[in-house]
Amino acid sequence: MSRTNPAETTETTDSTEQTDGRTVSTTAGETVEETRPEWTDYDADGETKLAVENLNVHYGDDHALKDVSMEIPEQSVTALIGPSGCGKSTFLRCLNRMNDRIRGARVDGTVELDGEDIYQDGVDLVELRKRVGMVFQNPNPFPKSIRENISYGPRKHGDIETGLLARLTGRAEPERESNLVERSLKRAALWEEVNDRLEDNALGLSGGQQQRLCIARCLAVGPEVILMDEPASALDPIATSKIEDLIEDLAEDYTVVVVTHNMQQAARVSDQTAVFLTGGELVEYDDTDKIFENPESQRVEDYISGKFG
Ligand SMILES: Nc1ncnc2c1ncn2[C@@H]1O[C@H](COP(=O)(O)OP(=O)(O)OP(=O)(O)O)[C@@H](O)[C@H]1O
Repeated sequence: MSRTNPAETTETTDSTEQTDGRTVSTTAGETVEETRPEWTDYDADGETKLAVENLNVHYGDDHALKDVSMEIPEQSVTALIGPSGCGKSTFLRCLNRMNDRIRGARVDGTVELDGEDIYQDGVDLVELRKRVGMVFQNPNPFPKSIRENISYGPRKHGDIETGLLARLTGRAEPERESNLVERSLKRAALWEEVNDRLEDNALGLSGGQQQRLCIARCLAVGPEVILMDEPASALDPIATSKIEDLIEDLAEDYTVVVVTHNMQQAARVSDQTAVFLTGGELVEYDDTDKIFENPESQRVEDYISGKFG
């Protein structure tokens, strides 16, 4: 996998900028060298699942993400770390166009999923979000039974028929539904804990169980990529450890991208780590071991050693 990052030229209106990799002088309207830090030119092992090129996000006048380019390899865990407000969640939401839902948000640049730009006209957002699922910080199961939490998505997408109409018309597929529920809960390491109470309300589960249920719900629609925004930050250490084990396990089959504030967690679970710093800039992207043991950027070293952030 490779991304060519020559000294492309862009128009800019900023004054002098200092980045980690390159110092560039820019004058309003002048054509100048691209300011992308060289330490983001990371060539991961494996096939590229998501390729992000020159991604910029504005919320009104606020420039939340600045010219971010990176490639995310398939079947691996990519961690996004950085101080509060640096744009991690914004970046994550760009990967399945969740920012489209935010009024005033403007996204420029390209995001390719298996080589297809997800921002081009005519992309089916429902289909995209099936392929690129999302798990949020606070577990948010539906106030329904454990079983229904899993079957709701596939039923809505027409992948299985289980509703009242299907039952009345004899089209119901109870066996397929049961298999899907069991398979999804097993894959999310929850089956053993809930298989004798599938009709119970999901809100009666512990926080950690609810989060694994949300992961099972995401898996039930057959995603290829799973985006996780601080999936364990609301959980106790034991529940957190189960989620971390699950993340590592899921990477055998899925491409996982996880935002975390917890640097130890990023170091434990991820294969590669992207460090964003204040101002919405991707400062360094590399193998997780390299980022934590020997980062190239002084700013990343300072952040990781707790000097700021
Ligand atoms: N819906 C929104 N409307 C307006 N501005 C937003 C919105 N979401 C994020 N922002 C702004 O964009 C910038 C980046 O926010 P974002 O939530 O992506 O950062 P973050 O690194 O994920 O932060 P945290 O770690 O605190 O969750 C911030 O200045 C934030 O205020």
